[in-house]
Amino acid sequence: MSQAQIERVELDQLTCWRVHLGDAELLIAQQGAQVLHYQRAGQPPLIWLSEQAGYQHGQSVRGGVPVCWPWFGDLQRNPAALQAQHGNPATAPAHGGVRGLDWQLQGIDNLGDAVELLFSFDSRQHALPDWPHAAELQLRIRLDQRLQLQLTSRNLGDQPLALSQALHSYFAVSDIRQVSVEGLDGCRYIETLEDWQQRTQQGALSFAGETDRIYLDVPPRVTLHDTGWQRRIHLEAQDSRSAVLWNPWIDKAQRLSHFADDAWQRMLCIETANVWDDCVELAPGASHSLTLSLWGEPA
Ligand SMILES: O=P(O)(O)OC[C@H]1O[C@H](O)[C@H](O)[C@@H](O)[C@@H]1O
Repeated sequence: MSQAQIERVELDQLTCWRVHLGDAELLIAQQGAQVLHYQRAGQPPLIWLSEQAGYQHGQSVRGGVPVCWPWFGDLQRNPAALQAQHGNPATAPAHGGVRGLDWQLQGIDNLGDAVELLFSFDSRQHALPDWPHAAELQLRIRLDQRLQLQLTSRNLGDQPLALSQALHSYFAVSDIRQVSVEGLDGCRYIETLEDWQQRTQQGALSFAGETDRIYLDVPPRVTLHDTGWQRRIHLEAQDSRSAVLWNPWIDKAQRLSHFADDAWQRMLCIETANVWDDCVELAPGASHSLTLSLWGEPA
């Protein structure tokens, strides 16, 4: 395989990196270290990017793989230890804020049959409002036959640090009504749309309405089976035992920013996470890495 080709491109206000390696194309925004696009020749995209996406400073791009950190979702739904670290949980932005901030590009390693990009965010250099803690976050993005994302948090303070987080992947699907998610059978889940009740998944998960669930005790491999495109996308995770499954369906789609009214049909979020009773607690000096590897195959 020839070496990767890497070019810097500007999309409206955002600096991005476009990578070609073999039959793969990857696009990453430096803001938020957000993967925006991932596709292999001859296949539909694996990752969905909204056709109405905006590329503006301070705003997460709709689609791709936003990084949610140092908390996931509404801080007030997070464990007390996370809320206690924040000066004003009621005003805390959803998903923690680093998705809309500029990260540093630490380096690009062109390894021949693989390419790696390393991005970092340091809260000592870029303080998060009402979150007075010293921590470093890195996202290592490796492209080879698969796409691998490794999110590493390091506690640089002198007190324990509690975190929740997710790689909020938006997958591209032929039609949400023609897909199912395998690997969740028997898992506990929190049904956030029914008073956050705890339930148990029976069989594969398919979709017939708005879905917003936190799955727990998730096994290392989960598979998105798309009968419309005759494709399986495998997600293999390390050091994550929770996942958020989300599709807004018809009504919520109309309230979302940068999201076409009918786009719910073409996407599904499977968010590889550390949330709920799977949050991370870091002793001073300690670090934690969540790793997600994904690839498609004909099905
Ligand atoms: O609109 P955003 O802040 O990007 O959040 C998008 C979605 O993220 C997660 O999947 C949550 O579980 C959803 O409740 C939320 O609507």
